[in-house]
Amino acid sequence: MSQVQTQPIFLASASPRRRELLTQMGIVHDVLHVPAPPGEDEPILPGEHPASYVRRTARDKAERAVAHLADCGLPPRPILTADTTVMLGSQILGKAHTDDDVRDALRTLSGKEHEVHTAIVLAWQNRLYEDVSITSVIMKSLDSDEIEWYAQSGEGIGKAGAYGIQGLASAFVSSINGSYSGVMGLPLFETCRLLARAYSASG
Ligand SMILES: Cc1cn([C@H]2C[C@H](O)[C@@H](COP(=O)(O)OP(=O)(O)OP(=O)(O)O)O2)c(=O)[nH]c1=O
Repeated sequence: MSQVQTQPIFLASASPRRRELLTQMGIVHDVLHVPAPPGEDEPILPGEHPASYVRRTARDKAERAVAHLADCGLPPRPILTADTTVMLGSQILGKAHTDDDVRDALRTLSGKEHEVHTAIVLAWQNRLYEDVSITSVIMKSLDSDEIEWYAQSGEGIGKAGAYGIQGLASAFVSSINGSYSGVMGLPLFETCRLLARAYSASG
């Protein structure tokens, strides 16, 4: 990445996976901590299509991060945000907050193919550069012991769709078609392409 990166970027994310993935690609960055907005976490708007939801949420995060940077009086830098959403047909499976959420989500995903959408946004010089990675994931049929074992591991909490492909749930995923890093939360190919696009547009 160093061939296109001209300055450290800000990653406006609380996700440790996103930090790890950026570091893995050698993208020099600092984490920007943006206070969460009041109210429900990442609400779905009435009638909003799942594929639009993930883009809008990533864009909202970017807009809040830009405003926060300005409020802090820090000099501008490119800011990267992302949102990962698991979709089963037209149903959005949100983040799991409790062990019961994990059990419910795994029962829903068991034996089926679903999609993981990760939208990324780079805010730079009054523009938002955007992309989305879509990956199909097939999960094997899970029995109640497997669901219980996973729920009790605690790994599904805080994750879209209530599982992390990078951990114990790798034993449940029989195949993916798309981007592994996208499922984890930050599609690396698309992120590098977005940075290159933003830098070339800004000269
Ligand atoms: C499907 C899947 C999701 N996830 C995670 C990635 C994201 O962190 C999380 C989805 O929540 P997001 O709302 O995308 O991100 P976040 O709230 O964790 O972080 P922030 O908004 O501050 O950037 O689910 C995995 O780690 N592995 C997986 O296999």
